[in-house]
Amino acid sequence: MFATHFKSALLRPTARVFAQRNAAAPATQLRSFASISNDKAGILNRPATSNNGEPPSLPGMLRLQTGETFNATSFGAPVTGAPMSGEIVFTTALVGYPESMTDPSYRGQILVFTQPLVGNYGVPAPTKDQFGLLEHFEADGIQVQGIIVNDYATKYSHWNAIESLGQWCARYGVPALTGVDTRAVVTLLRERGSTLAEIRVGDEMVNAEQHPIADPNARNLVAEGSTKVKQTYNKGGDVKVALIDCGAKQNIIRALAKRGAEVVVVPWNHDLVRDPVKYDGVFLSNGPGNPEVASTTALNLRAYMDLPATATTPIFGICMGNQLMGLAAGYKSYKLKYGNRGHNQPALNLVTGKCVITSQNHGYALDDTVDVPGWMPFFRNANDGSNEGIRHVARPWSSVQFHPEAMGGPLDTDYLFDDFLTDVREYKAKKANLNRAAGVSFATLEQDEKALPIGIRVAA
Ligand SMILES: NC(=O)CC[C@H](N)C(=O)O
Repeated sequence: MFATHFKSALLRPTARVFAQRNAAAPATQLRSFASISNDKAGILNRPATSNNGEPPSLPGMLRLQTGETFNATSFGAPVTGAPMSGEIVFTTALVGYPESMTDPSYRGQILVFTQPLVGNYGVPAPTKDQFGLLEHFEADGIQVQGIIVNDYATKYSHWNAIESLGQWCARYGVPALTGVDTRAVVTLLRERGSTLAEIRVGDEMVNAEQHPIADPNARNLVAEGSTKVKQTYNKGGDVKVALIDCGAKQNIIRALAKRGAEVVVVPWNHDLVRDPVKYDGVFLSNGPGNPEVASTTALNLRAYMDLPATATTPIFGICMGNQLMGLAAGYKSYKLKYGNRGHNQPALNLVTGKCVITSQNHGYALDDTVDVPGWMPFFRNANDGSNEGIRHVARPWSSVQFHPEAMGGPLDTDYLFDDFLTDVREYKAKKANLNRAAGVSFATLEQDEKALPIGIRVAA
């Protein structure tokens, strides 16, 4: 089962109500009924199926830093003034381009889709849910530098599509190339490993001189993608979770908020130790680039974990969150040859021996071949053997390299959010009970919690 907007089209209750109420209404009225306050571009009333108003089809070229070039046709933003460069990566996901392209973890990257036909279901409207989170996108605006496809679908059709993939790319100034032999590109990347590349659009640019390509991973992409100020979602939730935003996907915030938690999103370099707010749990988000560049987050986390008063607060992390948890614990990170990106990556739970199918998007990993006292590997990738998570042996601290929130991808590991929040609620109740008993100090609480079994439970 995939958490794409295909699925939400079938299952979302609002979609069903919407369809019932408007059974006899023409298509354009349906979209205006769904009208959204933030329809600034007036895109809702465009026809649902169209190839009119597409950006111009211009000659384009993909150039890898290793020298190979691929002639193509541009169907996105006509960026004829300068090449658009980035680290070129590929995803094997079959669906979910609106979600992937807005995932902040893809910042600085040119994304190649191995699925040949892309664009056939268009792009949905930026509707928001009851928490004010985007329903079909993972952040405001497109986050990838550019996209490469083999066969762009010039006609699209979907009940909630409001524009084509090409039009959407053009609105955000993002170049897109079609007609590329993506199998050849992926073969090169798999043999040589990750490389830099650029997209060139227009005759002049295609023939322009070549320059070295700057590596986006040298920048602090986490700082670029993170919120600058605290933001609260689901205010008044029964437990308060600090979400350290390294470039968080909207669906991670929603996964916590819809389970009842108040989510306080804080910047990547937020000092939790000095924060006067006392949180019942801490969550480390996904994020772009090299985790070592965000070492401030890992150092802040280490200080928080070392503090007696907070040493038993449940902590959980996803993807970049796993890498930062690992750095805080004492593991080292390294760059994978070409990363794991797709919706069918098998991860073996090392506690239960069960294999789960996971959504992934990462280029770095933790080296768990060197033991770190007090910690153990949690999951392992059944394809390449790379680390897929770590956990503390006694405290409720763990993290996973894959994406339990999916969007898109399989929902096998959604239960990890339930487990985290069960820990958070137990911790909060225990803290309250102990604090009510006269003379019980935080030190006693810590002693007591050390005896607890490991916080994270496994699926039945
Ligand atoms: N999705 C993520 O959080 C990615 C983490 C990190 N940027 C990597 O590529 O490994």
